[in-house]
Amino acid sequence: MISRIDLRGDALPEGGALRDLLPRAEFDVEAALEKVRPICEDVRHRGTAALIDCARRFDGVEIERVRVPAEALRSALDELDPAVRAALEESIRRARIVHREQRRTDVTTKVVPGGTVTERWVPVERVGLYVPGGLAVYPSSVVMNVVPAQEAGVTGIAVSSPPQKEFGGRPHPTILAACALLGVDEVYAAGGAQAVAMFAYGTEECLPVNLVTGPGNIYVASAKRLLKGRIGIDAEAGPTEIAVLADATADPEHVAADLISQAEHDTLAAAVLVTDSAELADAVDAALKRQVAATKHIERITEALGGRQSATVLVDGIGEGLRVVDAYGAEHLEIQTADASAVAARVRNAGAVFVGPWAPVSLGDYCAGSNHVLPTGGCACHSSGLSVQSFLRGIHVVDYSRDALAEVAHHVVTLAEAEDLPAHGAALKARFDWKVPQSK
Ligand SMILES: NC(=O)c1ccc[n+]([C@@H]2O[C@H](COP(=O)([O-])OP(=O)(O)OC[C@H]3O[C@@H](n4cnc5c(N)ncnc54)[C@H](O)[C@@H]3O)[C@@H](O)[C@H]2O)c1
Ligand SMILES: N[C@H](CO)Cc1c[nH]c[nH+]1
Ligand SMILES: [Zn+2]
Repeated sequence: MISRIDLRGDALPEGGALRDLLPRAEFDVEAALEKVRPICEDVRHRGTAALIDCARRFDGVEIERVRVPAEALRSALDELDPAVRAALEESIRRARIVHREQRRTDVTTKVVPGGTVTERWVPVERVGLYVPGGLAVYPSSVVMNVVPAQEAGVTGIAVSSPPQKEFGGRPHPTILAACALLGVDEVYAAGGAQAVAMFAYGTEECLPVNLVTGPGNIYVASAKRLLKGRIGIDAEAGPTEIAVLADATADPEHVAADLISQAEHDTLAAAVLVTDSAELADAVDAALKRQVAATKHIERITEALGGRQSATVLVDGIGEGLRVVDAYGAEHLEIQTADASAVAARVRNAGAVFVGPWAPVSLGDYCAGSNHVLPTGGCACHSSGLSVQSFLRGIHVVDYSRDALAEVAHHVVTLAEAEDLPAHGAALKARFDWKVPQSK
């Protein structure tokens, strides 16, 4: 069901060479670019008409308008199952506690007497939040997108999620209800790459945004990569990944359940076990066979676990295991070892780390308070999960007096001349009768 890569015996290679030995999907964000480019161009030129065609082609539904009316949001909330509402409210409450604390405060640094630099944190004006809704529906992703945006102080929040055939071409009612619960009233029925293009270029119904965040399948992640620059993005938060670093003390039933839980998302989802215990690997294989047979989405999970992106990696020890998981840079990394906290503290690359037997990824997906929108495809080596910070820009405000400028002017002129950019120096000289003030 899940293949094995045996890295025991020899010394592990460095950096990129080690990464090349590890599992990764065959159809990746780069490969999907050629598929999403024409979709995005179509939306750019034909706006709503292109979105209506995409809904027919990719979601199998006829829609007349893309914007969801306010009344549909209100009635979705009125009709929401009370148990789901209570769970969403708890998820929101915990996410708020964590994200509120992330808000940075402005910092003013006195560089010299009369010279200060302030880093002022300003929220992005208008954001487009993507909420997946293809193979599964994700009201939890409404929470994970909207809460940090609101805590950052963003005022223009728009949400988009695929139109659902069973619900008259609107996003799933639980998604609409979650939006209403959070006070979001601008919601669109568009999915995949076309939704990212709608946010980037704008249409007759939707004004363009400055930043697009949120998780999605390979087409969503690829469109974010394609349109980055025109819009800001959070990270490439594509098909889900779980890596588990485990030793012989781990419970194979827990490890198998957690691997399956994330393989459930997508046939392209990745599940990777890294262990120094061949006995644990065998026991997890047996548990996988049993548990997969009893779960609902057997076909999707079997394809994900059997794909090139998933594997069990055998290593000589937990030190080597740490090198492997760092080279892999998983979206989610569980540490199921003796002294899990100490091992977790040594991890360098992961979207989120889950420590010990009582912190499964599913907890983080819904109710830990952490964010579940996390970098995939190795992007955890350079990008972070969604946070309040994702929605803020730091603006440097430079404030110098005449004396403070005079004191440093000769250095500025020297550097400008060294760079063969004398007009830069002249901009200072102009303020001092075209002379370079002498330092005191
Ligand atoms: N990394 C994260 O933070 C994170 C979090 C949650 C979910 N996810 C991932 O989000 C994804 C959700 O995927 P999903 O499919 O259920 O929903 P989705 O909303 O991401 O994708 C559905 C859309 O994909 C488009 N699409 C489908 N097939 C296409 C094709 N052949 N060509 C072009 N476009 C096509 C359709 O427009 C459809 O509306 C999963 O991969 C899951 O693992 C990631
Ligand atoms: N594991 C997904 C990626 O972090 C998030 C999610 C939402 N619902 C269930 N799971
Ligand atoms: Zn999940």
